[in-house]
Amino acid sequence: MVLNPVLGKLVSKRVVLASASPRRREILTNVGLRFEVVPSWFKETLEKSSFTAPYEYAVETAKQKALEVANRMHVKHMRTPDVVIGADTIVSVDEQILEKPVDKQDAYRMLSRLNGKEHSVFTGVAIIHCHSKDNQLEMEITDFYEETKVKFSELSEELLWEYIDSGEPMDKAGGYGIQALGGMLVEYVHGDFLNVVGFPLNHFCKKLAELYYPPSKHNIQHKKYDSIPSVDTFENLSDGESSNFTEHKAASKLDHSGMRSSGAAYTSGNTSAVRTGFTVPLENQNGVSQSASKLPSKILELMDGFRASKALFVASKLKIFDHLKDKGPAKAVDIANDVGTSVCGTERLLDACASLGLLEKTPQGYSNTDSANTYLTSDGKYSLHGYIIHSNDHLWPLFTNLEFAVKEGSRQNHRAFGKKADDLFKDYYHSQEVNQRFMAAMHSIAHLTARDVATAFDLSQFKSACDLGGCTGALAYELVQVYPNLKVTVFDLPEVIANTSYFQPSGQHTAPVTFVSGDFFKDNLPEADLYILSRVLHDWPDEKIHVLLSKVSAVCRPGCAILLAEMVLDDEKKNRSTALLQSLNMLVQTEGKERSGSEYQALLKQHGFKNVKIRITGNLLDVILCVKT
Ligand SMILES: Cc1cn([C@H]2C[C@H](O)[C@@H](COP(=O)(O)OP(=O)(O)OP(=O)(O)O)O2)c(=O)[nH]c1=O
Repeated sequence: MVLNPVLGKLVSKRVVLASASPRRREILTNVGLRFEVVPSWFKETLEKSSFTAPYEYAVETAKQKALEVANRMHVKHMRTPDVVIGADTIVSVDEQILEKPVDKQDAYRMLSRLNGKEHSVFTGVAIIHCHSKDNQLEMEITDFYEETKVKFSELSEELLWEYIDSGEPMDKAGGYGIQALGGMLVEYVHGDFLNVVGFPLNHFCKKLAELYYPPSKHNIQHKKYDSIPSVDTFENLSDGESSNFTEHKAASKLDHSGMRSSGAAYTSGNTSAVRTGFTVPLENQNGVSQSASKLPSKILELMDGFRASKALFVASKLKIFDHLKDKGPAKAVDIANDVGTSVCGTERLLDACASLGLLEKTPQGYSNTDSANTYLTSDGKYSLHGYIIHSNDHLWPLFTNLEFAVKEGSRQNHRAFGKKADDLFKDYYHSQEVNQRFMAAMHSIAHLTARDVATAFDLSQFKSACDLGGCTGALAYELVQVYPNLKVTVFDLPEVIANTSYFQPSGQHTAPVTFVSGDFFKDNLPEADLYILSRVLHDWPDEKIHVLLSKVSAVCRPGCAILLAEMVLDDEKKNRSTALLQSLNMLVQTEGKERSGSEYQALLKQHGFKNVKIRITGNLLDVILCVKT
């Protein structure tokens, strides 16, 4: 029996579940769906750093799993399936993607990261409708994702290991199974529980409803051009409505921009609204009905991007996240009074921040989300406050001149700040305030990336390191923690070294880090086994890099090494939008750029650094190591 008329649409079709997951099979069997299971052979090895958001990775993997099965079944002359369903579940914490653990240590690493915190579980789903025409396989792909927030209690080491020893974590994303023993670890779940178990059944049914029951003309005729026909429930749909998939399939192809836009799904907090993937009839000025394809959601999101950035910047500047850390939950009127802003403006800003997932809004008032507490308050270890203020005060004015930068091919400091600095960093050092702001920004990013940079390679063979342009010493302190036998010299301009004391960590690890002032283009470099250049080469054009690398090469003895930390672009420069946007960022303010792995290899090779190893860390900085032979 099929209770749901939407699933009833699949009864006469050959449906294939492209998944080996027993949980997915169970969820779909329980609602009466009849299907075959053909596990996908697609290896889950897509480059995570090439996706701007974790859910994009899950959706793409789900799609590739389903495509592999659809193609294989077609090629093998088995009867081509009508519908192939693929899914991929991932756990995301602190912008990192966790999949299934490879061993117990890996499970421990994952569970420790989730311990006491909220994380997101994303399941990406792809529904492929297949048609065989002249022995050619034609496919219509619909994809979407669902997000569920899960919070773990504070768990003891003993409990974690007991859970790992149960064997349950091994075949599950994030190393836990909420449906069994893992349920004991969980404090709360916001969103679809089945989504965590591996399949967002509710969203799947809504998506089928969109595909098989698109909005009737009557429903949409009165809507304005920019309205979004939505399917919020599927329960009241009946088989009596005349529609079927093939009549409407055209709309799930390309939108006007050429971006494939089928099945875009928006999930915010616990409520999800689904945008239809179908052609919406509209009336033009002459009252003649015409067709417009589905809203170009990606483009609309990009058009809004600057508003969202600015809302974050202003909330950070007003220190709203600091305020809520101490006093939340709080009402808009109280926050406005304390911060000294208008009530109506503050309320809108707070609502926008809540809708962006930066704040939580409850009847008690506004409070910080876990990630706002970690990253947006100004005093946390991983605070990005410094970089956000730098983005608002320095990068924003530069980016408003991007058009000139592109036309002229050069930086725009003179237009943004009314003066032309001969030297890139002179801009920062003309005032103590700007200098400290810049250092705080660099400190934020260095802190966030330091552990991944320090551990990308085993550096235990080196006894001394020199971090050229090491700024506040954030990476240096991380290195001496990871490698207790290492001594690190931070070498930077006198204006920087003069201000480093503010950023010193308290504790016993300060001794192996020393600060030396100098200009790495002009002065002698301190002696070391390992020379580090983190976010330095991207500031400069090739000619200047050659000056610097030849100096490093001259003092680098055989057996010594150079370590670069940069965003490494893929060789075709097409995949990693964070890095490609960073390259635009370098255009507006420097003479440098982001480079690909082979470009760095070529630069290093010219200075005797061969056998270059590159690690893509998944963090903001990747690492390149080369030992001099
Ligand atoms: C977080 C969580 C995940 N999981 C499971 C769901 C998925 O089966 C698995 C994530 O791995 P997936 O790669 O999504 O799926 P799979 O390898 O099991 O199957 P296939 O690749 O063939 O589709 O983790 C749970 O069962 N419970 C949980 O609480």
